[in-house]
Amino acid sequence: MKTSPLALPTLYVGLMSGTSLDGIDAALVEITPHTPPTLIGTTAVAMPDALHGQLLHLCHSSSVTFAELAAAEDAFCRLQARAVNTLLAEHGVAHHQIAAIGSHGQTIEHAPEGHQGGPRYTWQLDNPSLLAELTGCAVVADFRRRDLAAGGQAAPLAPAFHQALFGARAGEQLVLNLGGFANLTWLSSQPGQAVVGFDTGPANVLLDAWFGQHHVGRFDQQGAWAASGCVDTALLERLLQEPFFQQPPPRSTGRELFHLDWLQRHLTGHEAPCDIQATLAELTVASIAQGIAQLPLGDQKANLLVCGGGAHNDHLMERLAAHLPHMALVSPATLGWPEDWIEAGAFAWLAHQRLHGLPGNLPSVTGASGPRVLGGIYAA
Ligand SMILES: Nc1ncnc2c1ncn2[C@@H]1O[C@H](COP(=O)(O)OP(=O)(O)OP(=O)(O)O)[C@@H](O)[C@H]1O
Ligand SMILES: CC(=O)N[C@H]1[C@@H]2OC[C@@H](O2)[C@@H](O)[C@@H]1O[C@H](C)C(=O)O
Repeated sequence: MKTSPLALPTLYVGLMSGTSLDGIDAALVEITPHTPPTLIGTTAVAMPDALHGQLLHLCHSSSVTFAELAAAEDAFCRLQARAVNTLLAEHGVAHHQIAAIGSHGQTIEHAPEGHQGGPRYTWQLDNPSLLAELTGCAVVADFRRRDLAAGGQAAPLAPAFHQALFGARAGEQLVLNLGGFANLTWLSSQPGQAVVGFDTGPANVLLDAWFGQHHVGRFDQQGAWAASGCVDTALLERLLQEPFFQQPPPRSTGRELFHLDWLQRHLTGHEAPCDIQATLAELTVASIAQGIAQLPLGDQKANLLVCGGGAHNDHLMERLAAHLPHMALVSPATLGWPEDWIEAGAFAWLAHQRLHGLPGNLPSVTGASGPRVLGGIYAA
């Protein structure tokens, strides 16, 4: 392992638990000056059913007690520590070889425009102090709120990492994350052109929720159930009327807007459940295609690097290809970063940025009034 000029170790751990609540992804990443970050190893820890239920309750309930918050945060933090300790043991890396863990935490609520006239906020459940105790590593956490304080959306943050990973490649690059929500990054090949990035809308969050209403299991394997249904075009049109889909960037969203009740409000009661699943898949790809159509692409045949769990959903990928006939859907694994690890990698990179006093946000993406060093450091 190399040593940086600041004599910090060059290894970082990124921890991401996304809006799908499917588990904790931990990525061991080497970051040295002048080369894109390298993925060294990975571990995923599935979200136990009990914690999944606790977190869903926090996300969607209007009456939550401090004791419930503390219990979920404690269980979440211990799961994160398990992910880190497993990752390091599997790769024979000692805790002192880690410069820092970058911990995203668990988004519980995201209201960058405020809620009913109240203050703007974004809320990630996290306990970096306990994580530092349980792992023996320094932790960098609370990445979003400085961007929010500077007037930004606090999301998406990954476009800056996409730039660090893929920005030096020839030609323009388009990156799509198909997580609970979907977000796009456009890296122009024109010098001086700022990075464009924004959330396009819901992806797996509604597919998982509707699937869970009708089946046992957390998600629709390969999108088989959606593929068995027919798109209800009238329902799709009603769903696409949601003002978020017409909003220009900067924009970000979350479970506060797109949830089962939102879906139910648009149903007539006569739709077949599998047709609703097919329509939700179509909503995901139609809103992504709409987002791509807004980009000033120089090359209409650009590759689209698709990451996130939705890349494993064959039906979603087929529908995406059908909406984007001129684009090639490419796995970022071909560039050394398999689709499931880019978001965890982003938080390793953001921890590196924090330790080196470098900005983590892109004002052109989040709308913040300037570049900011993101996150707070919790010493080992
Ligand atoms: N084999 C598969 N078939 C269908 N869907 C899949 C498959 N594997 C993963 N998924 C989907 O991917 C989701 C997890 O994706 P991912 O981990 O990228 O989301 P996330 O990181 O939680 O979300 P976000 O990026 O919004 O924070 C699962 O909830 C599921 O819907
Ligand atoms: C508030 C929040 O947690 N947002 C997530 C979510 O999941 C995808 C999309 O919505 C993106 O905006 C963001 O996550 C990634 C890591 C980001 O900030 O780029």
